[in-house]
Amino acid sequence: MPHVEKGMAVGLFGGSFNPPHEGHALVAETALRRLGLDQLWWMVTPGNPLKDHKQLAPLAERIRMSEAIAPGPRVKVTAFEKRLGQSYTAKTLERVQALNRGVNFVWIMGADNLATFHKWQNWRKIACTFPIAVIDRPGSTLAYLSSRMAKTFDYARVDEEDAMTLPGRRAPAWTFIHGPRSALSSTALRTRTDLDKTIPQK
Ligand SMILES: Nc1ncnc2c1ncn2[C@@H]1O[C@H](COP(=O)(O)OP(=O)(O)OP(=O)(O)O)[C@@H](O)[C@H]1O
Ligand SMILES: O=C(O)c1ccc[n+]([C@@H]2O[C@H](COP(=O)([O-])O)[C@@H](O)[C@H]2O)c1
Repeated sequence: MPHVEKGMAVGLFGGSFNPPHEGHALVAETALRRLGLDQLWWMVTPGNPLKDHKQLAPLAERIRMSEAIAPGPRVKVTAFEKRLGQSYTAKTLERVQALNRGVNFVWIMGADNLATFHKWQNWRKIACTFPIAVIDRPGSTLAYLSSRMAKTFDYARVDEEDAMTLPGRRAPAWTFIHGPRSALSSTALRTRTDLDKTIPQK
């Protein structure tokens, strides 16, 4: 795990990053700025437990590409979940909390993940471990109205104007952050690469 000091505000941005893209960089920049973070851990997962891994590029390649795209020195690309030997977020957050007492962590995810969050292992526990910042994403802007997570933890929703206070809050606490958006997705990039391979080269 990257080095942190007590009292720091640190964002945890987990992802497949298969491949990473400018939409991810925009999420990282938005979170750093709007939450007033000292650091953001760009956590490359060994494999999302809910996703098919057939198309998943090797971890080393996803790390290398993430390092090339991660915006600025406050962003730390890491794959420590691999060393923990698992990829369930609830367990990862438990370890992060146990090893870094006094650090103010925030879990960061795109709005598409808010819609399916209730399918994650121990999702209620995740929401009660660290505050959560949900970053808007085209196609998922209204997820905060209908998702099970948003309904269950409606009482813990923090006004977006107070996003800066999120790292210092006790979980459960979450906010939905609007801002500049990117329509990029790894799926679209993979599809484009596959298409390129089928077009005969001159
Ligand atoms: N364009 C985007 N805008 C906002 N959040 C995003 C965007 N792209 C990815 N994210 C968020 O970044 C995190 C990592 O996403 P991931 O690596 O799965 O990329 P993806 O583009 O969603 O991939 P895929 O298309 O393969 O599902 C997730 O929390 C996801 O919600
Ligand atoms: O713990 C789970 O059950 C779980 C289910 C789905 C996704 N996650 C995590 O959520 C993060 C975002 O995943 P992804 O594939 O949308 O980039 C990544 O860190 C995954 O390991 C975790």
